[in-house]
Amino acid sequence: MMRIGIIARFDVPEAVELAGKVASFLLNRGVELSVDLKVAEKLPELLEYGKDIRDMDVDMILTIGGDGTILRTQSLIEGKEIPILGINMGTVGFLTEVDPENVFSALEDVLIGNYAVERRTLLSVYHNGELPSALNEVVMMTRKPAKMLHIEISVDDEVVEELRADGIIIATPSGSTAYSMSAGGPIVDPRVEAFLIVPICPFKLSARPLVVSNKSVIRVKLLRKGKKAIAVIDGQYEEEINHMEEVVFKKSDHCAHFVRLSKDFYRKVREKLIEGGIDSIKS
Ligand SMILES: NC(=O)c1ccc[n+]([C@@H]2O[C@H](COP(=O)([O-])OP(=O)(O)OC[C@H]3O[C@@H](n4cnc5c(N)ncnc54)[C@H](O)[C@@H]3O)[C@@H](O)[C@H]2O)c1
Ligand SMILES: Nc1ncnc2c1ncn2[C@@H]1O[C@H](COP(=O)(O)OP(=O)(O)OP(=O)(O)O)[C@@H](O)[C@H]1O
Repeated sequence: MMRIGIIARFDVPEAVELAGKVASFLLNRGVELSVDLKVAEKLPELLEYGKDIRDMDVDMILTIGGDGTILRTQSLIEGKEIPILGINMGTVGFLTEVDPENVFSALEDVLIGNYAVERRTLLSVYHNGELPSALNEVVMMTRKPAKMLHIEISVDDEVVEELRADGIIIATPSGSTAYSMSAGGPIVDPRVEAFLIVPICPFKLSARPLVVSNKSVIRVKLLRKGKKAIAVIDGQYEEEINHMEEVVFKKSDHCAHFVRLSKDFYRKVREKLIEGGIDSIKS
């Protein structure tokens, strides 16, 4: 019997409503169900299936929300390597796979095993011990807006650059279509074994985005003249970085896993970033 978890934007009524419909569909198909406690609390008929996301022991997780819901879910299941099927109830949903109107035909495919699982590289982050891994990126920036960081960037213990900037982004190929892209970084095919180092508004004409091997160890150090900074992981977790402290980045031993039914990467880039853009973003 297939075991499936359901996680949704519990603060969005439409997402909670769809979670209820998906849950009853799956129960009728004999699926062993777990439902995020925060969602189950909104749907009394599902209370008996309520479970903390961290305790879910399932073969697949359905997320009902946007990219942030996926990013938050991935950070909570880190290391378990549970495939995620993203159902888009967000504004962009670049990481999602299914639109709400196609959810039940997609679940029919899932229940007969008609899907693939795509592995995505995660970025491990170390600062006074290991922090949550990143699926998209880690952004280091000043805690105070409109101030500059003074940082030193090293790759495999070789100093690459010293610069002053609003911040620095260390991104995975998955995150190359997110903040990194907005900061001028390249879009990187998720199959490329690379990481991106992208400065945010560098105060240095020659500073450019860098593509490095994902087998490298990247170090970013706050120099003595720097300000207090924060490191933000996938927009979900933040940590304060103090003067002369260093944040170390390298490829994680774990991967994120995504259920893929049909959409390919370049079709998403066209639909959501080129043809789509702000006009197509749902209000
Ligand atoms: N200027 C920017 O482009 C900017 C600024 C801050 C954060 N972000 C991104 O937001 C992410 C957090 O997402 P959220 O939904 O919690 O924050 P959010 O609600 O602020 O949305 C950020 C936007 O980035 C999009 N996004 C997230 N991951 C993406 C990806 N891998 N490819 C393409 N688009 C993606 C989301 O769909 C959303 O529209 C961060 O990981 C960062 O990449 C982007
Ligand atoms: N299940 C959840 N519980 C609490 N907070 C959540 C949950 N899912 C998402 N969030 C928060 O809401 C924010 C936005 O969520 P999400 O990205 O899913 O919606 P969106 O921004 O409308 O969609 P998109 O990211 O596709 O544009 C996320 O950054 C995350 O911090």
